[in-house]
Amino acid sequence: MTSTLITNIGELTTQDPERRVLKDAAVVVEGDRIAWVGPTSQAPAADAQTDAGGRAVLPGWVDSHTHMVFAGDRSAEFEARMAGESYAAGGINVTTRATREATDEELAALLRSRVADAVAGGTTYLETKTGYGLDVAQEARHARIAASEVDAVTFLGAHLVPRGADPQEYTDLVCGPMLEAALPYVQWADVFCERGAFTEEQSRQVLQACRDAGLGLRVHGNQLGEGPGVRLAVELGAASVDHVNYLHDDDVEALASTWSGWDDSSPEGKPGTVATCLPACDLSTREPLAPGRRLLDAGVQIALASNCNPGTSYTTSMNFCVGTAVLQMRLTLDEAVRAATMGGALALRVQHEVGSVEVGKRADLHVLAAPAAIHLAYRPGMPMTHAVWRAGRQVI
Ligand SMILES: N=CN[C@@H](CCC(=O)O)C(=O)O
Ligand SMILES: [Zn+2]
Repeated sequence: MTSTLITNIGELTTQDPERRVLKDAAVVVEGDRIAWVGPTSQAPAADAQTDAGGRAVLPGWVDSHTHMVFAGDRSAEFEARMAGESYAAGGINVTTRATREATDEELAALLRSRVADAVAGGTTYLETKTGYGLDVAQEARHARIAASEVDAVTFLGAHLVPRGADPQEYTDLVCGPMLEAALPYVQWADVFCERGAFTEEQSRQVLQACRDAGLGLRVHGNQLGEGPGVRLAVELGAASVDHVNYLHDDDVEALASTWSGWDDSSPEGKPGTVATCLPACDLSTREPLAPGRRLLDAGVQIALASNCNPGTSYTTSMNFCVGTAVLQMRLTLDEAVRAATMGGALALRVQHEVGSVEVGKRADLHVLAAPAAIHLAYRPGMPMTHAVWRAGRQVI
């Protein structure tokens, strides 16, 4: 197995609880794994060597929430929103129509180019969802296409009741034939539990059926108003509840209670329900930014994700999400970077595989075009990704 020594790292954010940030550091990559981490002065020899030039290095971003299997354009809807319209779930129908018309090859090419954009911005582990198919054949097709391009796939047949369908009949379809058809391609299930989408009862029915089929659970909840999403996610032991813009104190307490036995400094044991904040979406929908500060202060583990989709967040830029979290959500740089790496890994239950630069983990590295990670917020919008290593290979 070939090894490469990366030396002269000005600032290395490891996320290893023992030594979170190292100055003048080095990393050895062997095959697809991290083999050694420490000071440059003590670095071992390797087959090859590369100089990071004093730049900052982070774990690759873990983007735990995207909807990237889609065709079509909703820029007019966005423009109307910027002129004062509010976001409504019904826009999903527009994308569903366009996506159903795209061939397998077209959809796969669109997805591949979005994944390539994400990787070019430092993302090395990616989740994506179905949810623009909304019938049995289309949901299975989107799941199959997604499975060949991303690391984790979520079944979101319960994204919207398609126009003209009876809500209960559609929910039964999601829990039966649609789930069965998508199952070979997915690890996760999700439901849009919100006014205009699925009620608490329908959401519970979907999540229970998916759990019985062996899928891990996540929930879109509390995006457009307070509601049952967070409660349901906690009740059913979901790995994450995403959006979380409108939270009652009881919701924050319920989320915190899922983390009460979990020790951040020795992150073993079963993680609780991660609250995933989606700042690019909040800006695009003009919703209040998710209360990341309040959640962290209460002891909740949070993730930051792009929520790349054509309706509410047409970006894969995790650099932008992290910068915004620092500038607007009052997270420290360290907290924001952690949420976009370990936070995402916890939300996808891959915290032992990715999300930090530690010996034995997948060698996913993001070399910034800056000497320190704070430049992500200090110089917002500037091109900050210098190089990316994914599973031990330099891909950018
Ligand atoms: N909120 C639900 N689903 C997506 C938006 C889908 C759309 O409008 O196309 C989201 O996460 O924001
Ligand atoms: Zn979403």
